[in-house]
Amino acid sequence: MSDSKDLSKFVEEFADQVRRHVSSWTATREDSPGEFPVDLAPPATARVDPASIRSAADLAPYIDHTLLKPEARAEDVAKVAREAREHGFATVCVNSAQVATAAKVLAGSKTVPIAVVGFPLGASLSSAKAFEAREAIRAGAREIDMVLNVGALKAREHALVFQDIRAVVDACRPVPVKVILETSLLTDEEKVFGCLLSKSAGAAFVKTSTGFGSGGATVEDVALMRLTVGEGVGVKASGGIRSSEDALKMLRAGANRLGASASVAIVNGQVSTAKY
Ligand SMILES: O=C[C@H](O)COP(=O)(O)O
Repeated sequence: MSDSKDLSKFVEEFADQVRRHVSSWTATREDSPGEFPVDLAPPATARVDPASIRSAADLAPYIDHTLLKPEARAEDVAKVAREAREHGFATVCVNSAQVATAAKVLAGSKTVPIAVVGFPLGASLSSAKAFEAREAIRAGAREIDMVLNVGALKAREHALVFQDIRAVVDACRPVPVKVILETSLLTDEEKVFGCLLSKSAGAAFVKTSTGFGSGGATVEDVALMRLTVGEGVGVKASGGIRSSEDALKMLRAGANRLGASASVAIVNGQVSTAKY
């Protein structure tokens, strides 16, 4: 589905279908502010002008510096948080149990801690994802990256996918939620549905990958996701971004946030040799 006219038609048709799926649900919900007294500016969602990136270091404000390895120790998280402060990354992205450690190091800095939820499979209960998100926010997370219910998306159980995302969005409000699609497991049609459902459910961003799946971010997927969500929702490219060249390609394709564990190499103009 590379032709953008075909895609626009596809999006139009399926947007209607998605709206029908979700209208009964949204009718019963209120977009009330959440219980967390967080003073947050809404994150930028529109695409980045690649001409504004004049050096590798200019990429830093668009990068979520990420450490999600199961073997990461508190001292590893603290190190990543110190690196993020030093380089001026947008955020530090860690597992929910490690947010407090990151938050401590980041106190008083512009870089904020963020947490993944339902990670990496997306297959846990919506209530568990919502609880995890709420607790992560209590521990200091200022954005939440959730994995959607991939199996339900592939089974075209769109109401279920919507409700799963909405449960987390409601639990987090006003903290922004990014929805990880795990694009390497999806057809183009499923990617478009994932984006439309995320947007309808109030997600601030759609995000390509966990970094733990069978593939990471691709230029084609990022372009498809940006075309689908428009400018009012952000697009985060993540998984396998290892150099400033990779990063720039993603921004050119329409990403406005990048998730990477190789962030320091990226902003230093080096290429990380870490395998995907
Ligand atoms: O959410 C972000 C990804 O986990 C980062 O993946 P990466 O280690 O391939 O950069």
